[in-house]
Amino acid sequence: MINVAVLGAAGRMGSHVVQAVQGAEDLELVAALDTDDDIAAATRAKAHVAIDFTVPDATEGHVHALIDAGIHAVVGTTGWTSDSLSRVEEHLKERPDLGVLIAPNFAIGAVLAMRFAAAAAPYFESAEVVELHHPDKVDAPSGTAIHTARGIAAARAAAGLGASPDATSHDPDGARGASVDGVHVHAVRLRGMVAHEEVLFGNAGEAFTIRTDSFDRVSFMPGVLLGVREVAAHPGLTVGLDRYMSL
Ligand SMILES: NC(=O)C1=CN([C@@H]2O[C@H](COP(=O)(O)OP(=O)(O)OC[C@H]3O[C@@H](n4cnc5c(N)ncnc54)[C@H](OP(=O)(O)O)[C@@H]3O)[C@@H](O)[C@H]2O)C=CC1
Ligand SMILES: O=C(O)C1=N[C@H](C(=O)O)C[C@H](O)C1
Repeated sequence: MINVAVLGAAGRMGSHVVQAVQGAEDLELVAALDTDDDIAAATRAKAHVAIDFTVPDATEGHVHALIDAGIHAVVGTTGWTSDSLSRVEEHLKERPDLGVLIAPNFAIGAVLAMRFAAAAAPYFESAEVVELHHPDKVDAPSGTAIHTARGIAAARAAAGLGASPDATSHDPDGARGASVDGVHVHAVRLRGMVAHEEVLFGNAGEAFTIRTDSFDRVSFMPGVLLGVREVAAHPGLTVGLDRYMSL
């Protein structure tokens, strides 16, 4: 039996995660914590693994506290930078027995979309990312879109491709979106949406589109449970659920 604590348990994702853990025969929910709770409650409850779906400002602090407490971490919260990831990697050297999984997206379609986008990237002159989310989301662009764009940029660089062609010289209102490692990313916030992404590729005379849609937060739950079951077998820092899958 794996003892599980959920951080952000009252949130949109956290409340689904609580139900998913309660419904899994091999997992025991030992703590459901939210804003005003002390993370030390996870230690007192003898949690083996903690799942974090909180806010970008709090998640790194949670991971460091969990490492200090000897608890494996499965993190879905966004806002991670290369600096914050490096700090976690460094901290984990003190606890080589612990695993931390930080996954920008736990939905199988999104995990595949990120991998397929990186695979397609060397073969197209142009690439852009459009993400669409519910209007209550606090961060933009989405963590998934940032990870997707970075994967595309790395694959393009490895293939010796330069920037996508773009003659724009007048864009006073930022209509071309954010640039993530040189890849343009556009964020839509629309009532009715949950979590969606399109990756657009273009060559002369053709286009290739990868699209993933999470219509319901239940779509993230199999990936979260996979992370909880596997994290102890993957010591160190892992970024992306694909690293736990045979892809
Ligand atoms: N990786 C993935 O597959 C997915 C990732 N996400 C990401 O997960 C995160 C949460 O999303 P979502 O559930 O929609 O957001 P919500 O705002 O619905 O949930 C966040 C919860 O965390 C609580 N919280 C805030 N600060 C703390 C803290 N310091 N300690 C404990 N709890 C805290 C909030 O409480 P309060 O409201 O009182 O502040 C709230 O209950 C976001 O970063 C989002 O991008 C979302 C979906 C899928
Ligand atoms: O806030 C959300 O809802 C989501 N956040 C994650 C992200 O920023 O990529 C994952 C998914 O897109 C849903």
